[in-house]
Amino acid sequence: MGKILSLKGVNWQRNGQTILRDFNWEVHHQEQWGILGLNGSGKTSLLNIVTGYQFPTKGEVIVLDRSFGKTNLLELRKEIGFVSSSLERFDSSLKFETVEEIVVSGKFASIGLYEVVTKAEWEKADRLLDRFRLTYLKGKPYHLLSQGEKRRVLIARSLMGDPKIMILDEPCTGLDIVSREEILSLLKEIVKNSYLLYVTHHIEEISKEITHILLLKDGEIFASGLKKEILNDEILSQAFNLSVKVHWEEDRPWLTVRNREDIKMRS
Ligand SMILES: Nc1ncnc2c1ncn2[C@@H]1O[C@H](COP(=O)(O)OP(=O)(O)OP(=O)(O)O)[C@@H](O)[C@H]1O
Repeated sequence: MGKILSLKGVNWQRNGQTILRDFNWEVHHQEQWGILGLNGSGKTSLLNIVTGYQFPTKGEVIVLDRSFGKTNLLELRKEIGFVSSSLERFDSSLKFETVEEIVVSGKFASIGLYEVVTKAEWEKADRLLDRFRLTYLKGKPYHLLSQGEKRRVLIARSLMGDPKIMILDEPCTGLDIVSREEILSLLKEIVKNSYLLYVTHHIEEISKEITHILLLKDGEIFASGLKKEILNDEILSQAFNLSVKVHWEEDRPWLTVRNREDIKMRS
């Protein structure tokens, strides 16, 4: 396979406002990307373009070697796993589904289970539960799980279809430190078979599996490249309009704010 992902000259406008401006970005083999940027910088809009839910006003999008406009997006989407905390809006309709039913439903891209499941599919769901240390939850109704458990189940679910690209959109939002670390520990498993796009506001979630960073600011790519070259004091301070310092510990970045006066100026 050639390109995992390629955006050339991509612009996206809505109601006369340019939301994404001149995006040029390529994802190659062996690369796992973290996507960072302040609220409103364009992260969700970018994911909507990449998954074909929005069409760029201008420019070219290629995903998994397939050019948008010339490919069947429904087929392509089967190769993209997507987990976002917003998926939890389905919670209220999932009163009775068990954990394993939720996981196996990932095969059919449905949230409930409406199709006949083969023995091989149940076995695969079991293997995923095992890989993500969720077997202890088998038989339990999904709606009774903790937020952290739900996220892990949704990630396992999205791997039922063996996606080539896995998008995690702020998967740790609202989780405590233990649940967050549990989610991060799954990345090692995910990158074995999928290319990861990991969206977050929190630098410390950029774990060692992530090799590259795309940093957005005001609807533009502010910086992109190798993680160690992008995550430094100067680039992040400029991107956030806030004086920050990056500390590396155990090959993982952490951020402190240097000048609280900057925060006062912003509020
Ligand atoms: N469908 C739309 N119509 C009009 N404006 C939109 C639309 N979608 C997004 N926007 C605007 O585009 C900008 C970027 O929004 P987007 O949701 O992509 O940012 P984000 O980086 O994901 O933000 P957050 O971190 O808060 O989720 C915002 O100003 C938003 O109001």
